Amino acid sequence: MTGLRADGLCFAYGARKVLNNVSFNALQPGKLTALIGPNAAGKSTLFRVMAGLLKPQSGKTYLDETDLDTLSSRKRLKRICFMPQFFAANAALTVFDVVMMAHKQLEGWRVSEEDMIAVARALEAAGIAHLSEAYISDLSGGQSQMVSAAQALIRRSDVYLFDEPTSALDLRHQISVLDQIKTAVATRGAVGIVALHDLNLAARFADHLLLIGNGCVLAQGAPDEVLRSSAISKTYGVEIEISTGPREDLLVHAYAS
Ligand SMILES: Nc1ncnc2c1ncn2[C@@H]1O[C@H](COP(=O)(O)OP(=O)(O)OP(=O)(O)O)[C@@H](O)[C@H]1O
Repeated sequence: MTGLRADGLCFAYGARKVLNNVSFNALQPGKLTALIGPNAAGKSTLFRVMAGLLKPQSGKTYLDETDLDTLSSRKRLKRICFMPQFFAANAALTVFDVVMMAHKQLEGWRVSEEDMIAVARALEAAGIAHLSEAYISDLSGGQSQMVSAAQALIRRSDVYLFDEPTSALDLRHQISVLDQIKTAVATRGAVGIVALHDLNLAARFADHLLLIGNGCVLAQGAPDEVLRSSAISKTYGVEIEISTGPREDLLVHAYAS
């Protein structure tokens, strides 16, 4: 695979222009990109456009050399796995049921012994086996988010798009979910993009950063490069300083400017 790239994506909700000519170079298979940018920058909209849920007014997304708009919605759904920011959770279904539904989504509904084992393993790997029989309506916000991540990761796709998968999680679970995502992307040779507000998590887990502001790509590249660019402070409207932590990791310090 040569990766996922966007070329000139423009999208507006009615008269409200949200994506203004978004282009980025091929994001590599096996690597995790953090999509960063302030509130309302257009991150979720960009995900929905790439997942095929919104049709851009112009521009294209390519996976390898395939224009994603030429795929049937079923094929696109199979190749691109999108975990949205919000999760509807008022059905009378258990955690096991909804992860099974994600697993079988594109394969028909006959459930085999192997499917049962696959779901049990996915819940184990996500650290939520103890919630297997819980109703999704009874979960906390953080637990729902872990279930959502398990639903995405049980699927085998070429591209994984995670919209703020850690926004409701405590520190331990933020690290655990991002570790699972990074490992899945690397071992499956998939393209991974994760929208994050926490720049320290982005610096720690991402191989690549894509900064957007006002619907435009303002910087992209290695975390060190992007985090030290002047575009970061300008885009977020705060002063940002970068230092190196005790484990040689980048630490991001933000101050009101
Ligand atoms: N369905 C919609 N109809 C109209 N406007 C929308 C709709 N969804 C989003 N918008 C607008 O598009 C802009 C970008 O929203 P989007 O959710 O893509 O941003 P974001 O970068 O994901 O934000 P956040 O970090 O706050 O989640 C915002 O101004 C928002 O109000």
